[in-house]
Amino acid sequence: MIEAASLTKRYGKTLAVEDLSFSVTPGTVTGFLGPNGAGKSTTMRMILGLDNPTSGDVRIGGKRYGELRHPLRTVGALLDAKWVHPNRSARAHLTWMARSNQIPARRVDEVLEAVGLSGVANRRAGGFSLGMSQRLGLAAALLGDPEVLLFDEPVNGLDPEGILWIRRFMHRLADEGRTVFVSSHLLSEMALTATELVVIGRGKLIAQSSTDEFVARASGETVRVRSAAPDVLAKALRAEGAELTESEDALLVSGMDSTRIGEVALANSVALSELSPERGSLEQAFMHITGDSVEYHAGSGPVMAESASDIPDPLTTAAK
Ligand SMILES: Nc1ncnc2c1ncn2[C@@H]1O[C@H](COP(=O)(O)OP(=O)(O)OP(=O)(O)O)[C@@H](O)[C@H]1O
Repeated sequence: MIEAASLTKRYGKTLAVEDLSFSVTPGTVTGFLGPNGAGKSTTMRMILGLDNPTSGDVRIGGKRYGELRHPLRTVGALLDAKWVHPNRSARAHLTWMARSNQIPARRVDEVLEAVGLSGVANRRAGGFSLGMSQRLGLAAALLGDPEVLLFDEPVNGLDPEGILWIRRFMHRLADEGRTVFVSSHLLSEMALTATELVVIGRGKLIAQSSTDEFVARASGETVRVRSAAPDVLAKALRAEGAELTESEDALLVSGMDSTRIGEVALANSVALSELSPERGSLEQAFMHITGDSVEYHAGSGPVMAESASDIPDPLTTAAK
């Protein structure tokens, strides 16, 4: 559990984070969403005690970071995957971290296995690709088997396979009951990764809600309907107050949910061949809610379909 209360950070004239309150609960992936410069990294640094708030505070399991007896066993973080000493092997890096944090050495092999790096454990980390470096960073975050995990822009620069792997990894960690807090400016990616969202713009809270609610509130829901008698159905739906747009072979209905549309169709003896709610994108939601209060430009990252099922999931061997 992470709880921020009126968290504020000022750098000279810049108010990077302003009166920010939110909570992040265990067992879900919570996305920390906002455009570049919104204050995400600053907030993450304050959670981890790397920066002091100007006012307000943030607690992990009820304690400030500085009060934690075994910080790495409580919270693991991936802020910058490239901070590893380039000449150290992945195993040497993790062994050094484990030793300096009183973590048993056997844990090193467990986390290497969990992130799928066992086969390259003795290679120089300096020669790792970005995807491998990210996995090593995740292994380091998991070393203390922490309940709380923080990831700052973990998919930046990754290829589609790497993005999918990270997404699955996070879901798995949340399914294990951990608190997973992940920042991103890639809204389409967050829509697939996070079930809860904390959305900020210019250092201030814009929304805290489920991803579904956030999108529904901002964009409303459209339902795609196909039938053999579209004219009859369209007339009946309009009579019941729905708004309709026609698209090729289907009707796009807004202002009425799919249950009600089904009832109207039945009452008019129209058989339906499709009745599918279409959710607005997170990009639309964000733009709609923030208006021009933030300078936001949608990220160019691809939205991955869950199609690369042939990618191995090393988490099946994850400890805990
Ligand atoms: N050490 C610092 N000194 C001065 N200003 C800073 C410092 N760190 C961050 N800022 C400013 O605070 C604001 C928030 O920055 P922050 O890096 O937290 O945003 P962000 O949401 O993480 O963005 P990005 O995704 O680009 O990293 C920005 O205006 C930034 O320039």
